[in-house]
Amino acid sequence: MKVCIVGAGAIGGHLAGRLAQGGVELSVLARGATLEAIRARGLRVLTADGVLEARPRAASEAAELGPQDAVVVCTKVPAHGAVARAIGPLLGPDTPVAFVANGIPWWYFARHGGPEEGRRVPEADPDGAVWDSVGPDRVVGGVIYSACHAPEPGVIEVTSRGSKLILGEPDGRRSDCAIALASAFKAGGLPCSVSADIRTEIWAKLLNNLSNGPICTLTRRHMQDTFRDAPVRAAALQVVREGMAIAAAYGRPVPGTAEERIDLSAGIPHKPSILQDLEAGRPMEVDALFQVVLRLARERGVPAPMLELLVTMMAQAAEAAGLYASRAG
Ligand SMILES: NC(=O)C1=CN([C@@H]2O[C@H](COP(=O)(O)OP(=O)(O)OC[C@H]3O[C@@H](n4cnc5c(N)ncnc54)[C@H](OP(=O)(O)O)[C@@H]3O)[C@@H](O)[C@H]2O)C=CC1
Ligand SMILES: CC(C)(CO)C(=O)C(=O)O
Repeated sequence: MKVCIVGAGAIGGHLAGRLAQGGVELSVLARGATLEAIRARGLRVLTADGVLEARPRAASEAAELGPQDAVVVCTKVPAHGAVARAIGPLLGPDTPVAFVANGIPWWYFARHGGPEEGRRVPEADPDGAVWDSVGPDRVVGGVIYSACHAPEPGVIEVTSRGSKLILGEPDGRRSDCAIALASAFKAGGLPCSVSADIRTEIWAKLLNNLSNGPICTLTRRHMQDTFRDAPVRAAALQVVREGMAIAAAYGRPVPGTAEERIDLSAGIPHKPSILQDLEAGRPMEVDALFQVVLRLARERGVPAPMLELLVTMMAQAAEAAGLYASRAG
């Protein structure tokens, strides 16, 4: 199976390491220092179970890599438009494109049925470039549980134990291509399932981001330290409950308790990726992960006062740093 990972940062690097371990014919579309590092030294993924080494083919231009059996996009959401415009040469007539990202994805209302079918998500795809270039027909959703960072280009450290990836077709079908891709990840030691309800999985994971992203961006500390203080934990619990009410209002009640969600974060000494972006001076995913949820809440009349306060403060921090993605361009 020929698979190309697009964006070999924290998550893309980890997933590339898994696919290489599982024996796929792997290539990566990368750029800058990451591309140079992979070409020179390959990828190194440091996990609790050992080090994964990979020597994928690496290129900055999709035309150098050619059509693939599957493409897995692992950039931050604000980069999806540029990626969508660049990956045409990777796509054969039936190549699926998995988008592994946090947040409400650009395709959320596609292949969905009902009166909202085909609604766009402007926070994730402001100019419609992803919808127009990739299109919802070949998309596979991806939800990743794995706390990662890249201490240097080409090197990825995984700080969580028990990473897992959930794939899912927007229409809930267990397609051959999603199953084949899941098998490739499993062969590399990453638990990976194909969900018949990827939207509930998206909301479930988003509850973690909603509660740890804004708060850790404000504390500037990793999740384990941040959630040690009872008032912080109480605020985070309220955010999860508000997020659960919003998900339920969109027909996707998330099972489990708010406490379980916070415990998932509180056990990991990891700085959420949005805080990593603030510290590294990279555009922050404020709109695609957070503002979109507030808009959806307003549309259904679901109160979310704690989420609104925390997201507003985080947006101010992003703006003050010149890293508010949609306004930074
Ligand atoms: N990090 C984590 O622990 C987790 C992150 N996520 C989510 O996963 C997604 C990816 O996050 P993460 O891996 O942290 O992000 P990173 O910033 O670590 O990696 C993104 C990579 O994509 C590259 N990239 C951006 N644009 C392009 C392009 N046009 N062509 C080629 N490469 C490109 C970046 O290169 P450059 O460095 O040059 O910008 C970078 O190497 C996000 O949606 C995030 O919210 C989900 C779970 C956990
Ligand atoms: C913190 C974590 C691992 C889970 O919410 C995450 O998704 C991120 O860093 O973006």
